[in-house]
Amino acid sequence: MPPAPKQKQEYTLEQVQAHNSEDDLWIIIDGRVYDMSKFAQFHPGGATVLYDVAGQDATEQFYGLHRQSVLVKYGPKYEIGTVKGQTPKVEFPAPGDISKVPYAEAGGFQGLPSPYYNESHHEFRKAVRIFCENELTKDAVTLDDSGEYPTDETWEKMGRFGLLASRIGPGPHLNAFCKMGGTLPGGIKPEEFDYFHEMIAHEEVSKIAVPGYVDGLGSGMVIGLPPVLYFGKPPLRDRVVAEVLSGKKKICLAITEAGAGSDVAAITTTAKLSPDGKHYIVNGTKKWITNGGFCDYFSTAVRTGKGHSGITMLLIERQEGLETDPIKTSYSPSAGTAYITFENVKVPVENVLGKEGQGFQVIMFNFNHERWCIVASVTRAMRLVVEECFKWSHQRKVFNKMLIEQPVIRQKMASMISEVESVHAWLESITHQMNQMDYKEAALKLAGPIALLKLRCTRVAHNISDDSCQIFGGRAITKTGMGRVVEGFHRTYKFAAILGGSEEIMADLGVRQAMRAFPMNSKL
Ligand code: HEM
Repeated sequence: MPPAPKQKQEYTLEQVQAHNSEDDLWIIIDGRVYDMSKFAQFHPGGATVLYDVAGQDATEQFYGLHRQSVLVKYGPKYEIGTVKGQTPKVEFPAPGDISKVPYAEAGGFQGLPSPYYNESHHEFRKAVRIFCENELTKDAVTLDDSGEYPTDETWEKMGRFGLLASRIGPGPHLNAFCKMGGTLPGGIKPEEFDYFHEMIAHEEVSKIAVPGYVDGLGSGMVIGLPPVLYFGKPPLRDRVVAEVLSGKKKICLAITEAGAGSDVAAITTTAKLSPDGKHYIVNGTKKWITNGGFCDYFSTAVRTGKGHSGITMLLIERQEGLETDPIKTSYSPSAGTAYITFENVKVPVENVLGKEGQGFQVIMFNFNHERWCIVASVTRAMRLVVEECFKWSHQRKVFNKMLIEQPVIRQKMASMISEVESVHAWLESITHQMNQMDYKEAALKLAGPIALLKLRCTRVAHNISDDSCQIFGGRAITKTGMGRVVEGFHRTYKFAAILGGSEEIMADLGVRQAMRAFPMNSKL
């Protein structure tokens, strides 16, 4: 939130200049006067730097060293008025505002014509952005630092607002959700909702830019609920989908094991039918399960036989015999990344998702959506990094010039902008194609393009991380302050290059899918 406009006193420059001692210390930042006399001793940057600018205009020094959020937090407490004849120039965006920094938003949202977005997408983005800024962003850094999970209250808020439902995409479940009293952000009707709305929901959550905590806000649900939605038996499906979309229960996807990642067929967790044929008894382990630490439900891949056709998907409820232990990753523990052990866990046969032995198809079917979601989130994160670099290179003075005045920095900016724009344009194009197909057709026809898009996206993320770190220097490796966003991106972008299918698997899958469609009668 920008500081509330102050109806405080006006001071002449001479009056401010008179307060220039250690115990009577005023400064000017962007036409506003701050009394720093009491704060100086507690200033995290030390008192002496403030003594050096006592009674003076310190706008340039301030913006060279602090994020605007510092003024939002402390400004109202120390601001005592404005300077006569000066009007504050620096803008404090209001919640939901679209950035004016070039390339900080998709062109379609910065006034350029776009074939993809209509009024409802603009309304939807604004509503989701305001919700994220007001309800999710303010505690994100603190909770991420302390490693806490998002609270039950936060989940229920996301449920009531329709954010959880929006992140599962278009489909009949939205009607069911709204019939039960749920609403979608921006007053969007279920029948209007398309994959661009869903894409926007992922983008806005990603823009919170606190990677571990943001993952804790439902990345597990985004990939764990679709198998239930598309393959669960109606009574189970309807109950679980309603509980999850309202934020009352949490779900995640449990496939990976210590010895089985991209090679899904190598999983060893077993499910054996009980003698009365009513239950499966599950034994084994799962590793790197996003949100696993706090979930109630686990969409789990188990082995019911040999080979590919011996894999089955089961919905398992948290119960005795199912333990989750935190795994220390480069993310914050807020993501709830877990190691899971199953010891004689009893699962009703009704909880099979799809049919016994068809787990591999369920997993593959689900992967396209997961990969597309990853691309939407990472591309938004990259766009934010571009915005951070653009702002920083205008704020930071080096060799008596703005950083952006150095040709080498402009080269890096050009490279970053063009790479992000190209990935985003392909993402929009694929999203448009998804809107024209049903889930099954999209799974078939877009598996290859989505795999190649994910590969391109995470390769670009590698370059963005590298360039932005060089632009931010020491701040890029500092968790707090100016480089906070760049540091978070740099520390965590590799997750996307590994999760949901590694870059190497994506490359191979993309080309092999294209080979299937290759006309063998086509010759040079
Ligand atoms: C309203 C006035 C100010 C407030 C509320 C304030 C507050 C803060 C806070 C909270 C931090 C640590 C936050 C962070 O990590 O970004 C900080 C750091 C710092 N501040 Fe200030 N500050 C003010 C003005 C100034 C001015 C005018 C100067 C210099 C003339 C200054 C110099 C510094 C320095 C050098 C650091 C350390 C930066 C770093 O570690 O990179 N501050 N300040």
